[in-house]
Amino acid sequence: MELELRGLGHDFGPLTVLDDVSFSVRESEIVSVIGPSGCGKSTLLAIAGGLIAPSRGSAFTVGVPSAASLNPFTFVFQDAGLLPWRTVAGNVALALEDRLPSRRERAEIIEEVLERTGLRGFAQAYPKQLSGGMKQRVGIARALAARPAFLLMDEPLSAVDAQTRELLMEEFLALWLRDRVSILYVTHNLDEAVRLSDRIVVLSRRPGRVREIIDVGIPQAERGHPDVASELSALQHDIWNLLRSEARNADRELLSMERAYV
Ligand SMILES: Nc1ncnc2c1ncn2[C@@H]1O[C@H](COP(=O)(O)OP(=O)(O)OP(=O)(O)O)[C@@H](O)[C@H]1O
Repeated sequence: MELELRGLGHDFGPLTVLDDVSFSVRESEIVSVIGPSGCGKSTLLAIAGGLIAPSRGSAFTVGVPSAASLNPFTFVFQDAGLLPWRTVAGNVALALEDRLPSRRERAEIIEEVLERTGLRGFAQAYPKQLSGGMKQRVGIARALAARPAFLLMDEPLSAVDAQTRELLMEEFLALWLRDRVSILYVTHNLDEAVRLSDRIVVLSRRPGRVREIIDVGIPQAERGHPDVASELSALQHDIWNLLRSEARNADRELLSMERAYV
């Protein structure tokens, strides 16, 4: 299944946040969206997942999700949003309860995703007993349980510390290399963008317009290899050069808006 975004524009009242954004996410591709604060990245994701209707243009899919998919568009947010009164297994079950009546099938899927996300020994733990990284693993396990055709991820690693982020990136790539689910991935973090993505969509400051679409061109399986590290950091540097002035102006704009409210 592919996702096509054509000429997307969006206004919140008088505020135009996106303007003429077009790109696609092809089958089994990871596409990151990066851009200055407030340029409309989360709004774009919400439009892609059908949560918000765009003011202009369209977002549509080409092809049909696999019959096994219980929720073709599944979101993963910065905060895993776990229910504190449910165990890890109970939280993953949430993705299945309305969609899969068979208790036995649900138990099988839960066991499988917990195994794949390194959470097997934690099925009966409660969220308060878990670290931030483990909670985010549960969020990812819950998303995968629904066998999505598309994962829509909004800064999923931004709330964890640097070491955990590194580990989660490696684990996440290993999971993706097995499943190859299509992913639209919003991030502020250039390292995540170059390590994970097939392509990176760089947006301008608000209203977000496509400044450039960058093809990373190195297979994900090789991204952790020391030989490609310098190539990836050069790419990161190029993207930062594209973003620097936009980010500075966006920050000034946010600051002046904040002052106007004080
Ligand atoms: N429901 C809403 N109503 C009014 N304005 C909104 C709404 N949602 C977002 N905005 C505004 O639209 C702009 C874009 O927001 P959005 O969250 O999409 O940007 P972003 O690029 O994801 O931001 P950040 O990088 O800071 O997370 C911001 O100025 C925000 O304040």
